[in-house]
Amino acid sequence: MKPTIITIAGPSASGKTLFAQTIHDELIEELGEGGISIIYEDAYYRDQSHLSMEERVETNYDHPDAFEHDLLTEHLEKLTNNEPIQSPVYCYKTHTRTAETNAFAPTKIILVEGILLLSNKKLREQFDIKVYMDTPLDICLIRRIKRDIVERQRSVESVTNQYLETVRPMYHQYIEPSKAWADIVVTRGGKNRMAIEVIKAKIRQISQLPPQK
Ligand SMILES: Nc1ncnc2c1ncn2[C@@H]1O[C@H](COP(=O)(O)OP(=O)(O)O)[C@@H](O)[C@H]1O
Ligand SMILES: O=c1ccn([C@@H]2O[C@H](COP(=O)(O)O)[C@@H](O)[C@H]2O)c(=O)[nH]1
Repeated sequence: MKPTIITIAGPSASGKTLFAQTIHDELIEELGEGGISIIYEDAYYRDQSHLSMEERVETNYDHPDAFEHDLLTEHLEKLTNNEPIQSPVYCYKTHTRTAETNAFAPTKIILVEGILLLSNKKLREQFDIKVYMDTPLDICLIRRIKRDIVERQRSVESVTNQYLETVRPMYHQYIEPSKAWADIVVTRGGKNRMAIEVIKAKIRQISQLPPQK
């Protein structure tokens, strides 16, 4: 059976990871091994090992050119043909790829999450279901400050400077317009229980599992 690819796109800190992880964790037992997995667009940030740290800090990480979308397209094509891939591993602290790769086997359901997935035509054509997380940008900023300080070793100043310089302008230029391609728009963030249940019910139907009572 050909895998079903579900994309979860939307602004940084809108709740994409939490949403995808919750769906994955709540279905993994029912779907079993080979049932469901997650691919992160962030893993496909370009390798910057040839640049100095000062140069890496200057990169616009919210522009489509920051990603190797062609490699992600190629990998999704392979997975669709039930072939395994070696996914890159990205480090937010060093702003580049690590030496390792992750072996990734095709699963029946593949969730792909990231900020610019709906802005790329070739990627869009590979998605069977397109979800957009429409969390207000001020809420995203508050959540990003809290998350990046704890999880990505950032300061309030670095997060807010980056927000003004690239995150907000690129949101208006690329991310918000890409919402028009979505099949389902989710409000409020990664804890929207009804939205989680709707996607889970669709996945159960695709996977031919009995609907939950
Ligand atoms: N509905 C919500 N209520 C409270 N916190 C949330 C909600 N959705 C997401 N978060 C939190 O906001 C932060 C950013 O969410 P995350 O899933 O990492 O966003 P993204 O993957 O879109 O960048 C995380 O700390 C997450 O736990
Ligand atoms: O080296 C990096 C790479 C990315 N970023 C920021 O990450 C977000 C995308 O990740 P989310 O998990 O969706 O928040 C993007 O807005 C980049 O600005 C970074 O700061 N440094």
